[in-house]
Amino acid sequence: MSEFKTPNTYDPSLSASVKPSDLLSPAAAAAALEAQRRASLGLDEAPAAGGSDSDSDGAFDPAAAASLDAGPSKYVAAASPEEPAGAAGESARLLSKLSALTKFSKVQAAVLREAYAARMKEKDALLREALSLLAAKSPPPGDALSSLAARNGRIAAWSELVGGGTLDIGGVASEAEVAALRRERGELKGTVAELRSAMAGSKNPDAGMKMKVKELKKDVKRLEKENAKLAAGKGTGSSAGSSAGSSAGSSSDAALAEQNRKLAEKLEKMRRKLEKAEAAGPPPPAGPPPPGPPPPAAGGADPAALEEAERKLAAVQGKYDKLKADFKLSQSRAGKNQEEIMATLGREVEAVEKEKGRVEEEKRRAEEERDALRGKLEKADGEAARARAELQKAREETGGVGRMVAEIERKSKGVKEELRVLKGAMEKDMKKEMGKMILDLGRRVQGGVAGVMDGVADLRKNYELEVKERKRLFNLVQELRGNIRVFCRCRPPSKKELASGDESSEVCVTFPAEGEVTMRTDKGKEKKWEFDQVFGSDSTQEQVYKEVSPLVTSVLDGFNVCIFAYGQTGTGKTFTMMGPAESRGVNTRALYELFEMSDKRRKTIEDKITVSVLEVYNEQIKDLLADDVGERKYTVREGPHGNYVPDLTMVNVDSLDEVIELLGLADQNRSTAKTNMNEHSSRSHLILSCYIVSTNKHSGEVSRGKLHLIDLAGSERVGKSGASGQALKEAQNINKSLSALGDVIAARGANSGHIPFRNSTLTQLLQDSLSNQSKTLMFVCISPVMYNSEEGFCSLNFAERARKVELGTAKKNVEVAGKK
Ligand SMILES: Nc1ncnc2c1ncn2[C@@H]1O[C@H](COP(=O)(O)OP(=O)(O)OP(=O)(O)O)[C@@H](O)[C@H]1O
Repeated sequence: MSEFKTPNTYDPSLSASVKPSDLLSPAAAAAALEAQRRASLGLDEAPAAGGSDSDSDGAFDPAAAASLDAGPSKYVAAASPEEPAGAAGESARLLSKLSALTKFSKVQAAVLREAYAARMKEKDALLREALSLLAAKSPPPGDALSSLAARNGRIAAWSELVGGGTLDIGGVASEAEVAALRRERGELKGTVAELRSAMAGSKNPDAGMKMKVKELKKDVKRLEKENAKLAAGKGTGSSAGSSAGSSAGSSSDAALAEQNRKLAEKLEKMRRKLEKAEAAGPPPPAGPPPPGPPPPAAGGADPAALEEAERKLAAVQGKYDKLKADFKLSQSRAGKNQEEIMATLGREVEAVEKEKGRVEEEKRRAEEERDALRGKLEKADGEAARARAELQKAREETGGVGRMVAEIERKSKGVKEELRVLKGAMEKDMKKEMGKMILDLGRRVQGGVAGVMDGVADLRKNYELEVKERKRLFNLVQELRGNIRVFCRCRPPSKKELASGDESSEVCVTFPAEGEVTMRTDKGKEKKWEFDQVFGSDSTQEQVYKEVSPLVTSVLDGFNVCIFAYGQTGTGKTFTMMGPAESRGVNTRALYELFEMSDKRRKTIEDKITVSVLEVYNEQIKDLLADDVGERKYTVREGPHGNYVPDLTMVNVDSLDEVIELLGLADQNRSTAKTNMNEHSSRSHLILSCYIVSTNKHSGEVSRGKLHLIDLAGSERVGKSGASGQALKEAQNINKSLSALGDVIAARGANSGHIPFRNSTLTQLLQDSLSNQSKTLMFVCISPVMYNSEEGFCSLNFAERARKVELGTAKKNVEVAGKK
């Protein structure tokens, strides 16, 4: 007999000591694994190892699989509520889970190792049995055959499980592996069939053995079906397991558990069958061999069959080796998966740690903020408490103040009411008293005012009387002295001057007091003059004539009166003497008054009034009422009644209208020329003379009065007027006559023995008026503006000198009819 050698991996010493009852069934292994896992997670107590008989039907338990399938997240979700919340709790849970999984993996590996070792032992035992049978070349007894079949069934179950991917933790099992196992199983079947055939050939099987063989056949068929099912499921389950296994360790755990469970069930089933077969005892003693083919050669089985069995054994050994290698690979992949799970979990732990750190930092900040807020809150509480206290205090005070205010208001109301009553009473009394007082005061005031008014009236009356008296006395003195009276009149600024805005058109004349006038020049020279009358720019023709009137009316008493206007061109001489038609001057008013007075005394005195109008132009006399004006030459002669102009036209007039008519005629005949100073300026002296012979009808007294109204030519400076040629000659003659007038006045003022009347026609004509038998009034006319101030100064100085001339007391020219 050749020595039968097992493959290298086979160790008979190992499997010799192993009994089938020592084997840890897959169900027991799975149960133990689950129990350890649950215990490590603290879920519940581990179930009893090996499970119950009810599990032996091989049905799949979804609840058991789901409990493992849930994966790590389920463990987290199932964490105890006492576990710390938040990131710390999460971290703790993950660490706990990791630890549990680590433990579970170790347990799982240990269980698998045990199961694997048990399976190897069983396989060794089976092989030893098969070898001994083959070596004996005798048909095994019926129970041995049953045991062999049972063991073969267990191997087949293991093969199915392995081929179905039970150990395919990392998704390594494939269709090829399944096919290989299937082949192995088929081969084993072949071996069994051969053995059965050998046994049938050498012995006559009894009916019990036949039945067991039949049952084994049934088992084999059923297992084949299951195997086919698993093989079919493997195709899909493998790929699904591959993706699931690579993505998550939880699905691998569940599959492993499920496969373990199934394996355990099948192992258990096979074990029971084997035990049953063993308990049935050895087959009955063999009878006479049945007729049939000759039995094998004496001393053992057919060598060919032995050879065949050895070949099959080698094949099985090969399958065994491959299965072992696959198992190692599965273990390795399971370890790799475990590493991946660990790495993933490590990363998760790291991330969770980071998150934990961040959350802790946030928590720290939050706590700081919370502390700060708490501090603020406490502070605010303190402030609120203080505020409440203050408020309370304020309320109390306010209450006190409020009461005080209310009291004050109440008292105030009372006082107000009292005041109102008092005020009403007072007002009533005051009204009464005031009424009385006002009445009394009114009466007193009225009396006072009346008294004052009376006083004022008296004063004014007295003043006026005083003024009149003073004037009368002054006039009396003047008359006695025979002084030339001087009235000053200032014209208003012309429209042109007003519009100029020029400094030269500035008004330079003032009237500080009655009879006073001041003037200043553009060189800063200023002087005040005093005259008998001063008429300002706003004076009227009436006001002026009113002062002249007494002088005029004296003519009717037989006095010689001479009124002449002197002044620069354009200062208002003609305006004052003649005046425009709407505002008659002295001439017209004087004649009007003379006619009026004459008319009034007509019953007693018969007045004969004649007028003449002449002009002195270039020292020549022109009779302005003559028919041949300018053709005749007139001279001044001395007559019994003073100087006169022979052949001068004398016109008797009875009314003012006749006089006005004559003046119109004279005006037409008057020589005029335009100058730069005044385009209407008269270039000659105009003399309107009025002769009045008054005869008293009762007494026969005859008086001869003579009135000369003279509008002198302008006294402008030649250079300033810009005159030349004829105008220059006019100016020179005008100046000559005025100079002569000045000389006469100066001589009279100086009481000179010689009065130069003959120096000019003008002075010759005025000799009567400038002698002691005449009353003489001089109007000095001035311009108000600065431009004419130099001429104004000259005129005013000239008038000032004239005013000092004492002509002596005027005498009436009176004679009684028939007497001289
Ligand atoms: N008191 C016054 N009120 C209003 N206008 C006046 C007055 N005096 C003079 N005028 C006006 O001034 C202008 C010059 O006056 P007026 O002709 O009388 O001057 P004059 O001295 O006579 O001049 P001349 O020497 O050239 O004859 C006139 O237009 C006149 O109407």
